[in-house]
Amino acid sequence: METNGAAAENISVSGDGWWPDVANLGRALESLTGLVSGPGPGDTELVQALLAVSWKMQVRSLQNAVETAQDAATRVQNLLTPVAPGLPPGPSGDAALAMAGDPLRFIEDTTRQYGGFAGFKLAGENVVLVSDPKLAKEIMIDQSSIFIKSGTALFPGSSLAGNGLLVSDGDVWKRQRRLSNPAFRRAAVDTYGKAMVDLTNEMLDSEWRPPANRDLFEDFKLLTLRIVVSALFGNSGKEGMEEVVPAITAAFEFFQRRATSMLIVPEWFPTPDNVQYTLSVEKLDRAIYRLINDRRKLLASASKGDAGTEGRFRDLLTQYLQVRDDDGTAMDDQSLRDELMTLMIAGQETSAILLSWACLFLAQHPHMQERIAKEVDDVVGGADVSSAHAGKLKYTEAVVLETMRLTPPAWIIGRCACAATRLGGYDLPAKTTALISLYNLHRDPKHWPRAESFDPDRWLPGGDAKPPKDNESYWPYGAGPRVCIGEGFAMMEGILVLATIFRRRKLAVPSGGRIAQPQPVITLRPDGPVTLNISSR
Ligand code: HEM
Repeated sequence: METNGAAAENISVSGDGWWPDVANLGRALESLTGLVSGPGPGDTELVQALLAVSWKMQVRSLQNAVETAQDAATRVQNLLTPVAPGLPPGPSGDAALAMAGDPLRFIEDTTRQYGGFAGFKLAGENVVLVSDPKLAKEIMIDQSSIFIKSGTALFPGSSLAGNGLLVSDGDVWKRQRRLSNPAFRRAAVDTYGKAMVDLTNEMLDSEWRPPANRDLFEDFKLLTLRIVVSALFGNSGKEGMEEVVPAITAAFEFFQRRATSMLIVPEWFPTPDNVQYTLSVEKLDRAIYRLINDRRKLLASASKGDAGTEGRFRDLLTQYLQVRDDDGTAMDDQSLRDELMTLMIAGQETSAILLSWACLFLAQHPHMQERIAKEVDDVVGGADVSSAHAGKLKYTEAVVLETMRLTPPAWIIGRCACAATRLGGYDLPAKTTALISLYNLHRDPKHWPRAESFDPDRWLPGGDAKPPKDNESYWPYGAGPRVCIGEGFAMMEGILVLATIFRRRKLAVPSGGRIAQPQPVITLRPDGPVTLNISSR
């Protein structure tokens, strides 16, 4: 029979997320059962009972039970958890409960008290919290072969993303990255600019027809999904959009519920939610495999002499189908599927969050909206906004950069040391997790004058921020070999979408409206609707 600790551990690792509130629940239950009932009932029964209870009761009531045990559990853990040798100084005890309660506050308090390199236990794991720019760089670049993704599993839902770029490591990752890079070169990204502008204009002419009050986060989730689907599949994506968009939206919603829920039921367990999710993924898989097969046939007929067919497709799918490894092998269907799915996931939510925060900042600073509109007039004149203009829309770009400084969509980057290593003067044991807090780094007054102010001008010539490429306190897209492959795509999208919006619309916070605050789950998303009033320019 397992120990109570192992049973609780089962709960905490049975989902494939890393997020500490899940682990927190396992730990708290462990402490709770240990405190309340000593050795207690058989552990298998304990796990079954907890799972059964969790479906029937609201998760919230379970959370209440955990919170009741919180103080006692923390006290006991503080006494029992040894400080790991080799870690820099940091909060004592296990930080799981504090981290689950209010992660931003915990990391801010920890950094304030212990500086840019702090060590602690998190759900039993050794963790270092890093917001020192040099150490962040060392982890992401100089020691990138030691600090890997495996073990941190930043992304829940491997069944959706498979073994795609975002989560793979080692040779699998190396090959996929090599094969993916060409599709994200500048020239390739330029070809997606038209869809970015056209789809934004479609939104402005329909849901955003003034006067209207809209939840921008919801609208941007759909817009960025349509943009990435169009970049991946071109026109056939448009045809398949009806099938792909609702299925992936359902899968995303599932993960959203998971990321904000206290208890993760394993995906294989047939809860109504899990069944619905599985059906969505199956539907999505069918649609993606059909798009792959159809395109393969078309490309084959092109190579047999149907001149012109090949040239019609300039989307990511075609690039992936045509790319060959050094030994001449192409991507197999499973890798292709995983990569396409990964790009849909990685490219959608982060961009939707960026656009939502940018519009919220701008709604609070109307004169900045005017500056964007004027810049677009000056640069674009009467023409359509296009990728050719993106590099010249410097103020709009500064708004994007400043938004990602204050509210980085990827607010924390996780790595796990695959071997013992030396960092910042400490000998970290193998399996230490490093959490690089971009949120802290980007707001540190040591590196940023007026750190808490939204001030795009700091990025313009004469401003006090170094350009992003030379700025070691600014890593919204990460750095080193695992740097975001979609950085160019995301910058182009952010600039073109904002330029298209503010050329035609004004945004304002409705009177008495609530301003959404950052909610740190896997990404730094708004904690509620981003409702803004839309009027004509
Ligand atoms: C504002 C938008 C975006 C932000 C802030 C962002 C941020 C990031 C960050 C910080 C990483 C590195 C994670 C780590 O080191 O653990 C990353 C990786 C990645 N991003 Fe993005 N991203 C954005 C948009 C996109 C888009 C549009 C795509 C694709 C269309 C994309 C695809 C990826 C992929 C595939 C990876 C994994 C790369 C690898 O490990 O080789 N991202 N992103």
